[in-house]
Amino acid sequence: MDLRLDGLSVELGGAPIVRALTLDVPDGQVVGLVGPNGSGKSTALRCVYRALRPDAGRVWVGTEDLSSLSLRLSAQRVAALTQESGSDLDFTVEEVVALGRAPHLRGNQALSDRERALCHRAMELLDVAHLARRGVLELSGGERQRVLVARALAQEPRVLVLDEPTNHLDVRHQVELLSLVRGAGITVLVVLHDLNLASAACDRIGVLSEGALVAAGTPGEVLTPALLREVFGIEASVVPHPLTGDPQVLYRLPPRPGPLDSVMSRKASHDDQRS
Ligand SMILES: Nc1ncnc2c1ncn2[C@@H]1O[C@H](COP(=O)(O)OP(=O)(O)OP(=O)(O)O)[C@@H](O)[C@H]1O
Repeated sequence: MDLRLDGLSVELGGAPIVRALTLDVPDGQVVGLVGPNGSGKSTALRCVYRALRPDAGRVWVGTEDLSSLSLRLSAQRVAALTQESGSDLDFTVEEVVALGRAPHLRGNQALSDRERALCHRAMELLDVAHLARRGVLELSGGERQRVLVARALAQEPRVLVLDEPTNHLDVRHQVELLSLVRGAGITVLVVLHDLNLASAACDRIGVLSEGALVAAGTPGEVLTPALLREVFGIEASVVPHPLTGDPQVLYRLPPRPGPLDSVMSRKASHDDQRS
């Protein structure tokens, strides 16, 4: 097992946010973490990239307990793309990608030729090489997101942790990013909201609800209408993708509620009745 979340529990503001979460990511596999807003996905990931110390439990990378490693060694093992990553970096694209090498360098050591080539390759893979000299703050949200993934790949981590990496990306770049991640041979734990992308990209999926793991397995085992109803509170059909067989979720909206003003007046009279 390459990455193991081993009984992680986190309390924040006196409330349990992650409850005894155990989840394995086998070597070279992509495991998705899905769940409703506020179910604790980002909090669990923060424990993996050591932005947060769990109240109980451990994170293992191979046979190493991450908390026993220096932050520098941890950063050689685990690269993360987070919701907060790089939002305030006043650097050029190539400088940001080169920062991925920081955990491997000492002091002001310059990049070797191999490292420079590696950074360039990462920029090419993420389709940002043409932006190398641009400042990251002047990029679009999606371009910046791709730069940050290039930085994470340049880090040559054993484990890659991604928190909603497809945020801001157009569909082409969503598909490209996930196929790249899947083909990179790295062990990946990824939070995704798009269940169909999760189904296509992940070997296994874990489902969090109110901080607890309520299901884990292959996409076919996990993505069922019953689970979607129970965990997400939605009615949906699940059908096999016509070409790949991956389960795909077809959402059904409830019947049209009517014009907005009638919805608002119905809500007002409902509120009146309750008060
Ligand atoms: N510092 C904090 N203090 C108190 N509560 C917090 C803190 N940080 C997060 N929370 C709460 O923990 C819960 C889980 O948050 P988290 O960001 O892990 O959820 P998530 O599943 O990633 O949600 P989303 O899908 O909306 O990104 C939320 O209810 C959030 O309000």
